[in-house]
Amino acid sequence: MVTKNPQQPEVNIGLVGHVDHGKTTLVQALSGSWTDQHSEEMKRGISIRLGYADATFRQIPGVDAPECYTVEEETEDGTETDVLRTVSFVDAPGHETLMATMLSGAAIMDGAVLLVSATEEVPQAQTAEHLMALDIIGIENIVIAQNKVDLVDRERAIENYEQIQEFVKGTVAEDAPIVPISAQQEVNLDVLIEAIENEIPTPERDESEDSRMFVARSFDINRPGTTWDGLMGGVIGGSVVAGKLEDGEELELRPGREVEEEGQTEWRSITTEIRSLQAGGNMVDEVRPGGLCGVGTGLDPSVTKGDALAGQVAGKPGTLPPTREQFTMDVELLDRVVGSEDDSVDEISTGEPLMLTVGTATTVGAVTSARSGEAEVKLKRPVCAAEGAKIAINRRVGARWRLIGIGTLK
Ligand SMILES: Nc1nc2c(ncn2[C@@H]2O[C@H](COP(=O)(O)OP(=O)(O)OP(=O)(O)O)[C@@H](O)[C@H]2O)c(=O)[nH]1
Repeated sequence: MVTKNPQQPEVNIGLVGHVDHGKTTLVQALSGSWTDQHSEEMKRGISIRLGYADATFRQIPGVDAPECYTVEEETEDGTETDVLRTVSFVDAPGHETLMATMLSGAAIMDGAVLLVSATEEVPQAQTAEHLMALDIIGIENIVIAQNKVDLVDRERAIENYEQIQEFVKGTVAEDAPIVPISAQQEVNLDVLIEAIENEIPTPERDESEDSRMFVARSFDINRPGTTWDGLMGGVIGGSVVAGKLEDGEELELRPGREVEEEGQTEWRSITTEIRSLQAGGNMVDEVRPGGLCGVGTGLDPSVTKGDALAGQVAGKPGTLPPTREQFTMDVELLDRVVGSEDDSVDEISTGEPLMLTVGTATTVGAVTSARSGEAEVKLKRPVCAAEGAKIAINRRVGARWRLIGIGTLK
């Protein structure tokens, strides 16, 4: 088993699917390194926040596919293995009330593994909802893992396999390979890795692009379990999605924070410097897209405490998209509310509250004007987003927020 990964991952692969279908078990089987945060969550049974784990896929010389793919560490006698690549798994919660967390995870996924349990009818509610989310956010490189095949007989496994084929017809996952596995018994994981290698390539990255980091977490340096040699400031965690961050550089965060002056409140971006960088479990000089990174800043820890900066965007000062307290978006509604049989989606109406996910930010907005195919919203908390950004639109249906469509920022 891979325990500590010395390399920065080059690609983020989302693990999505219905609750209890085995995402956490699979990611554990594929890697050994977990954040402290995650083990806490596992104890509680659900992943409240996104979990990350890195795995290194190695190729053993002289062995043909699919056996050549393995997540074993080099043997003690030093048998040589070639690293295929290092990937980071983003474990998105399957619990229905945590859809917003799944959606903010989707903002940093380069591809996804959709987990489906062979022991249940297909599709379960979040299987359908997560697949729809991948579709609208534009994640096209997908592998389907048919998990828990150790719990069913051959006949049931085939029947379930056919249900999956039927379910993905006409969706973004129509041509995705379906790999039967047992995450718990570690059966067929080599074939799954091979499918991931074939279907989810590392996207081309342009290092000269303006740097962008989506902030998913922020904390104070005194958080137990974090070791930041000599660092005094607050820490932000998340993913670089474009360009690269370098130690010592200046960094701007938007929307920043709300300041009050003479009775008026206003959002002002925050500027700081990068004092240390962590990726793949190591201190590094620079971070490129792929995996989760931690950035030690010069900020007062009270500013970063308790995920206060989660959902913000960081980059070189002066290059970030604008902060928006309101915006107009083109709206494309789904035909029906995902996961329910008969709820058709009504047009968006003026005055109604919507929950919007833009990048890793989730905010509630009130619709100030709605026309067919377009809506104008005023946000409770502003977001930093560029024109053309994709927005996941959720409406309150009964007791929870349901995904009803996709917006494009105008
Ligand atoms: N028999 C068997 N059990 C499995 C397999 N994969 C997962 N399980 C079990 O299924 C249960 C749920 O697995 P998890 O990995 O926690 O599911 P999850 O998808 O991560 O759930 P959330 O993170 O809460 O969305 C656990 O009890 C696992 O031990 C498998 O391949 N075979």
